[in-house]
Order: sequence, then structure tokens, then C-alpha cells
Amino acid sequence: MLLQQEPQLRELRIFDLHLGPWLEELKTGPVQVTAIQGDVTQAHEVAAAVAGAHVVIHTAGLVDVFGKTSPETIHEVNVQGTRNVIEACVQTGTRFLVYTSSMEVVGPNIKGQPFYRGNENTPYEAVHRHPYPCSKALAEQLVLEANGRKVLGGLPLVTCALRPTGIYGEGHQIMRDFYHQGLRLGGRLFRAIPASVEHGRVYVGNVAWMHVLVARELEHRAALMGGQVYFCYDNSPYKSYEDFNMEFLGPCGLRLVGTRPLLPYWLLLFLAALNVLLQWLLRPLLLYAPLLNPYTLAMANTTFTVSTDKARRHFGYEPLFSWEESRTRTIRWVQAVEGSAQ
Ligand SMILES: NC(=O)c1ccc[n+]([C@@H]2O[C@H](COP(=O)([O-])OP(=O)(O)OC[C@H]3O[C@@H](n4cnc5c(N)ncnc54)[C@H](O)[C@@H]3O)[C@@H](O)[C@H]2O)c1
Ligand SMILES: C[C@@H](CO)CCC[C@@H](C)[C@H]1CC[C@H]2[C@@H]3[C@H](O)C=C4C[C@@H](O)CC[C@]4(C)[C@H]3CC[C@]12C
Repeated sequence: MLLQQEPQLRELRIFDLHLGPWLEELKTGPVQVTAIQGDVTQAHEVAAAVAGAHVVIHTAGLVDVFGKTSPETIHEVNVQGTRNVIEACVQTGTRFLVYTSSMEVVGPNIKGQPFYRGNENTPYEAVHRHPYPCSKALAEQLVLEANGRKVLGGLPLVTCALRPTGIYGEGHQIMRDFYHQGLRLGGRLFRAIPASVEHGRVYVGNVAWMHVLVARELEHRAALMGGQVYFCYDNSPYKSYEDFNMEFLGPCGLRLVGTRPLLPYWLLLFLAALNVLLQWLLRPLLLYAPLLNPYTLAMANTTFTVSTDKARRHFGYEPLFSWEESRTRTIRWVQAVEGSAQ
């Protein structure tokens, strides 16, 4: 997105634990693309990568709500990693920092209270227990508190945080998992969540586009945007998690069975708890990390949608991809997954 949309771009540095072969394709244009294999938990590696950069977009993170990684590791990557990025900016004189936060910094909370088409100012009791949202909330706080700190050279750091809702689009691993599960079940998925529960979703291309706009505008609108949070949204329809996925999986041949959940909630909760027990029992032998656990069930079962225009008012954000385009691109990607699976 930066290479396509940012005419001022002179160099793009990509710092990641895992560098994929797709990065090579980015190196064929006029802009210098530097891929750096590194770990955000290692302060010296981060500082070396950041030195001389005008803007840092910090999106690296450990996304795990399935119990694959320990809470300590999630904290280390998401919180200490973010601290390292902030310190690297301060020490090397980089003034603009954009952080990829998450809607989960707000909710759904542990009480399962609905957040219905809320905005950045909607009151909501943000209480977390799960390591992932806890880590994102702490990291976001660090980023916002760092706004105004003096960087090398004496000028103030300008930071802001973007909070995407559930991201979908090309490369969406959970969508791929649902697709394969549906294929295994003879082209069917079974409704588990009431269709009335709305879940916020945003297309990956629009998430990237919003980051590029913020990176571009942060310098000129520092007083307005510095220390601010923005929900990351687009025109994707408000639907339940499962109905939304069917927008893509339906055209790829899957069917969602049931107009109402086929299992009662108490049974799903029981199965989710059983999965936690199995995960714990099997841990010495293998990693058992199914999609269903009490936390993911609560997330899928709690309305959380945003309706805001703060990003449009503050930096002129309009989604780059319409809903139709986002849908078509995602369907094409699922179809390609299907092709590669055969
Ligand atoms: N997926 C979503 O629905 C969603 C929603 C809101 C916010 N987010 C946030 O967006 C960001 C990207 O998430 P994603 O879903 O694309 O996840 P992802 O796992 O696809 O991407 C995370 C990237 O961070 C890198 N990374 C992980 N640990 C690292 C480390 N120690 N050092 C350097 N790089 C490391 C990974 O290699 C990966 O490339 C995360 O910060 C996440 O919290 C994701
Ligand atoms: C009970 C199952 C029946 O089909 C459905 C389980 C679905 C869950 C696996 C997903 C429901 C909501 C998702 C999360 C949400 O979209 C927002 C997120 C925030 C982001 O920062 C990281 C990803 C995620 C936690 C996302 C993960 C998968 C769900 C819990």
C-alpha cells in the first residue's frame, strides 16, 4: 500500500521475525525496499532498524486468542516490543509513530456487554482478563503516553493508535480454517451464534490504507492527531461473525446450516470449557488449540460494532476499497486457496 499510494516514499524498511518470499516482488520498483529480519523484543535490533526513518508504523504483534503461546510471550512481544519501538524512536530521532492497536482494547469486555455501533467516545466498561487484549491495551497506553516525548534532536514525538475491528481479506488464516472445516463437513458449516449478534469487520486493504494516510498526515496535523485513537472501519456490512464469513464462503460452495444456533449456548460453553481442559491435559504431548474456547465464544457471541467518522474528520479517510471490491477480492483469494488445496 505504501509503495502504491505514497508518492513521497523514498525507502521502505520492513522489519519482521519472518520474511516471506513475497517481499522480493516489492524490490523491483524505483523505491528502495529493505527487508530486515529481526525481533521486536530485542531493543538493539529495533533501534538499528528504526535509525534514520521518518515514520514508523508498528504493526508487529502476537495475535493469539487460542492458547498457542504463553501469556508471558504475548506480553513480551506486544508490550515490551512496543516499548522497544518507542525507545528506538526517542533514541534515534524518529518523530512519527503509528501503532496498530485493536478494537479489543475497548471490548468486548468480560461481562459480554454489547457495544452497538459505538464510536471513540462511546462509554464502555473496558475490562480484560485474556492476555491478548490485556497486552494490546497496555501497548496502546504506552504509545499514547509517549506522544510529546522529546526525541533525539529535541523535537516532540507524535504518536497515534489505530484500532481495527476484525480484519478480513487475503491471507486471513481463520477464514481459511473455516473453509477447510466446511469442506471436511461436506460443504456445510453449522450455525453456532445467533444471527442478531453484530460483529465489526474491516477489509485488510482499508486497514493498510488508513495506516498510510495517518503516516502521511501525522506531520501536518500533529496538534490534532497526536495522542489520538481511531477505530479502523470501512463500509463492510454489520452482520454476525458467521453470516459475514458466508459472504465469501457461500460463493465458494459452502452453506451455513440453521437459521438459529443448532446447539444451545450452555452446551457450547461446556464444549469450550472442555477444550480448555483438553488443551491443558494434552500440552505435554501436543499443541491442541481449537477455534472454540470460552474467550472466542464470548467474542463471537457479543455484539461489537463501530460507527464513526473520526478518521474522516481528522485526516480525510475514505475507504479505498468499496464493500463490493473487498468482497470480490476476498472471494477470489478463498477460491485460490481452494485451488491450491486440491
Ligand atoms: N487480525 C485481526 O483481526 C486484527 C484486528 C485488530 C488488530 N490487529 C493487530 O494487527 C497487527 C497485525 O495482525 P495480523 O492479524 O496481521 O497478524 P499476523 O500474525 O498476520 O501479523 C503479525 C506480524 O508480526 C510479526 N511478528 C510477530 N512477532 C514478532 C516479533 N517478535 N518480532 C518481529 N515481528 C514479529 C509476524 O511475523 C507477523 O508478520 C497486530 O498488531 C494485531 O494485534 C489484528
Ligand atoms: C464459536 C465459533 C462458531 O463458529 C466461532 C468462533 C469465532 C472466533 C474464532 C472469532 C470470533 C471473533 C474473532 C476475533 C475478532 O474478529 C477480533 C479480533 C481482534 C484482533 O485484534 C485479533 C483477532 C480477533 C481476536 C478475532 C479472533 C477470532 C475470533 C475470536
